[in-house]
This record gives sequence, C-alpha cells and structure tokens, in this order.
Amino acid sequence: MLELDDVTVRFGATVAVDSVSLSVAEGSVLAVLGPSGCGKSTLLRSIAGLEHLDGGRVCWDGRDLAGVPTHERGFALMFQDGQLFAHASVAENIAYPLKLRRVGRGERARRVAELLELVGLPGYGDRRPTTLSGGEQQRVALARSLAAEPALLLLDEPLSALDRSLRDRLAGDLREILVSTGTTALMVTHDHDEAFTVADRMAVMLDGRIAQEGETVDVWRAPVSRQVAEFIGYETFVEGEAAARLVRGADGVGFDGAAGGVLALRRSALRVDEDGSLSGVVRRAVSVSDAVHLEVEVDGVGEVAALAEDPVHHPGDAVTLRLDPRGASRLNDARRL
Ligand SMILES: Nc1ncnc2c1ncn2[C@@H]1O[C@H](COP(=O)(O)OP(=O)(O)OP(=O)(O)O)[C@@H](O)[C@H]1O
Repeated sequence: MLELDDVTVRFGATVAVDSVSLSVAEGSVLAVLGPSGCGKSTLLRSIAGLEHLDGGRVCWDGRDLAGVPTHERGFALMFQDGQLFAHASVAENIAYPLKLRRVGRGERARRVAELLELVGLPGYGDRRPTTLSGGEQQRVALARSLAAEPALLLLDEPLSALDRSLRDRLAGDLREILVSTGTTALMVTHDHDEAFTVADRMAVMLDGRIAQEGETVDVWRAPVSRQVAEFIGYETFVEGEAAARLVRGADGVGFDGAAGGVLALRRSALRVDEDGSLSGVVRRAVSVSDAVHLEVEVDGVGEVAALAEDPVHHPGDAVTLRLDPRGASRLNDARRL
C-alpha cells in the first residue's frame, strides 16, 4: 500500500505540491486528476524518488522511502510518450527490465510473449518501435512497465499523445489490463473521462492541493466545490430561485432554493424533450459526433448548456427541456475544502 503523508515539494517560491496526503490500496488504481500546472507530475515524480521532498513522507507498506533511490523502490514509470528504445526490437524493449534483473533468456522470451498477448499485440516482437502506431507504441510501453511486475505502476498522462477515439479504446483496455494483473497503480491525467474509465478512485488536484478524493462515481456525482465540478465536466451553475425553478418537478434532485448553495448541471442533465417542463429559446447549436450541443435561454433561469439528439434546432427556436437528475448535483458548501 502506498501512503503519502503531507507531501510538499517547492521550486523556489512555487509550492508545486502542497501538503498532499493520499493512499493507494494494493490492487487498486488511483487517478490524480488536475489541470496543467497543478503539480500532478511533480507529485508522481516525488513518489518515484525523482524529486526532493520539502516536507512529508512517502511510504510503501508502512516503510518510509526517504533515502531509497528510484531503482530500489520496485516501482515502474510510464510516460505520455512511451520512451521506447528506437534501436531495439519490441521484444528487446519489453525484455529490458527482465534483463536488468538477470532473468534467463528462455524465461524472458516466455514473459515477452505473455505480455504481448496481454496488451493485444501478439506476434509484434520483431518489429521496431518506429514502425508502430502511437497506440501500439503505448501498448508496448505498458508491457515493458509491467514486465518486472512492479509493486506500483506510476502512469504520467499515458494516453495524452493519442487521438480521442484511440484514447477512449486504450483507456478501457488499460483498465482491463490493470485489473486482470492485479496491478496497484497511480495515474496522473488532465482528462476526467480517462480517470473515470481507468481508476477506482479519483483525487482532484488544484493548485498543488487535493481538493477532493473518493471513489470515481462519488466524485463524479457529488463534487464538493464549483472548481472541482467545472474540472470534471459540469457546465451550468445556477443558484437561488432559478435553481429551484429548474428542478421543480424533477424527482431526485431535491433542491431548496431558499436554503442557498449552487446547483451544478452536466450538459447531459438537460435534454430537449417535447414533454419537458422547462421552456426556453435556443441561442446556439453546435453539432458534435453523436449529438447536438445547445445553449438555451430558459425562462426565469438564464442560459444553460443542453443536449439534443437531432440537428433540427436553430438559434431563435423555442424548445422544451427535461431535467435528468443523474446529471445534476447540489454543491454542498459545507463540505467545500
Ligand atoms: N524543475 C522545476 N523547476 C521549477 N519549477 C517547476 C519544476 N517542475 C515543475 N515546476 C513548477 O511546478 C508547478 C507544477 O508543475 P507540474 O509539472 O507538476 O504540473 P502538472 O500538473 O504535471 O502540469 P502538466 O500537466 O502541464 O505537466 C508548475 O508551476 C511548474 O512550473
């Protein structure tokens, strides 16, 4: 089990990691999710032993790792660009950590075949990394990271260099591979969908601090602050009477406008529906791959982000919306960190 206790890392006047405490249980996957510059890579590097800690402790199974060099921690690292050795074959790349551990030739070949199978690239052993697609290269990098059966796998934006559709597919595969191998992992990413797909738990990091940590579904459903909500994809924020009006008649939200607080809504929470109880006027309509993104001025509420299935709505059109409570969350100010 990995435990971080008040970890702090400074670069001059910049506090890149500010008193971070987190744990990752054996066999589970934690995603540290945050915007560019929030300190997530520095946090990962400090776990790997690549940064000097200005405060706090990094412990593995109860043992403080201060003074334990990177190569003796038993952790593996995987980066955005897999950093494969271009001059070596795929099989040699994957076998590299095994060679370092003096695993014999026959056993190495057996493990390489097994790992290529695991990452969906059987028969690719003799290829050079430069002849592979970006997604295939990341699969090879993952196989190499898993070769030595690391106690902890540290993943730094492992899918960021890939295009969207490939990233979605590989995120699902990554999840399956980590679960099937029982790997304990910590992944840093700025992509909330990726965090949701790959991890069991999610820690949202803002300005060097952990703003919220919990099971991915819980963080997804109940962000503790507007900043966290915005970062995980909530787009509309309303309060007071406007919020009460929005949820009136929608079961399951239970928002009392008079009690204060903010109602956060994902775009998917407001859908065009001819039986919907909210009426408004379309201000903007943008078609995306499988839906239409609308901005709708709702009477007595203001402009909200909504979703339509067909591209039949134009600015100025009157529409009615239905609220789906699964995409709505009441931000609880009391729990704000
Ligand atoms: N070696 C360094 N020297 C000085 N400042 C640094 C150093 N490394 C990181 N920083 C600063 O620390 C802060 C956190 O950087 P870090 O790379 O950890 O963020 P990040 O969340 O991983 O961002 P990104 O997603 O853009 O990589 C930033 O303000 C950055 O400029």
